[in-house]
Amino acid sequence: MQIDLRGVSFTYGQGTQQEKQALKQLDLHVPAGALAAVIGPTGSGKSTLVQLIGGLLRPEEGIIRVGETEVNERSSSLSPLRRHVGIVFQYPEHQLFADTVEHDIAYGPRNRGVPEEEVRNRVKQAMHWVGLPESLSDRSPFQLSGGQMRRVAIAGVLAMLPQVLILDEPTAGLDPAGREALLQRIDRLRRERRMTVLLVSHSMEEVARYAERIFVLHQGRCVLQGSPAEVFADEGRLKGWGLDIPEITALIHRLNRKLDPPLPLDCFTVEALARLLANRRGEGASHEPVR
Ligand SMILES: Nc1ncnc2c1ncn2[C@@H]1O[C@H](COP(=O)(O)OP(=O)(O)OP(=O)(O)O)[C@@H](O)[C@H]1O
Repeated sequence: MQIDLRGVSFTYGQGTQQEKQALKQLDLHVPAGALAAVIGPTGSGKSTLVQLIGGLLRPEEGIIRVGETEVNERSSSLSPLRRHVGIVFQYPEHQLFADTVEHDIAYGPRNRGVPEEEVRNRVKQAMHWVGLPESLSDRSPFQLSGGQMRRVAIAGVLAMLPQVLILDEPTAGLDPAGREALLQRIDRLRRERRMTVLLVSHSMEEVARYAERIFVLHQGRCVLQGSPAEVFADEGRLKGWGLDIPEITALIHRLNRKLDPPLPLDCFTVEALARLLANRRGEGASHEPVR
């Protein structure tokens, strides 16, 4: 399902002394089945955007479309959006509550009246998707490791079979191997289920590697968007908004001061960069030593 926002604004505490406009006339389009990322400094409006798309906040103006479902400031209910959109909030394991892993994952579908046999199938399926062995079904989620607890929480969202998945800092607090494993699984699942994924992250490495399109928010506006290579080419403006670029992109920018023709920027792993340089040497395009 596609996500489409046209001219969306949102203000907290409207008409009060604490009034704060968090989003201003935001346009954003994510095609069905794509993985897009939202980046931006603290307070730029990322969480507000997540809650608007997930049907937890009502837009003050503009239109939010998820698939064929459309809401605007006059919509009587936001729940149609909630049916399609699953949100994994930061540190989702803090919201675990049930006595067993199985009960926790089953809670959402059961609550929605999904027949019992289907609930059990969905729990199994969701555990498989996040890489949790079935043997953990009857364990208390609170006896698991931090990484496993997070997987239980994510499985609970996936068991609702969302067509759109929003991940708000999904890897915060995980070690590098855990971060990589989680994002790889989500990406694989997205391709299998043709799920649309919106990733909110402070890690430029993550968004560069996984997102097809990046939206940069600053003070409630989308100030830049494009492929990772396009967005991270604009190092100067990103720095001005207090945002970094991936380390590998910074290295390529430095190399490019010495290389002609320059290396392309759509290279986000050390392995890919090593391949690029090796090919370059093979082609004999540049033999300049890099110091
Ligand atoms: N409940 C609220 N009441 C009043 N103002 C709020 C509320 N929530 C957020 N804001 C304000 O709205 C603006 C956008 O906040 P938001 O949380 O969407 O930003 P963010 O990009 O997610 O920030 P962070 O990276 O710190 O999570 C900020 O100025 C923030 O102070």
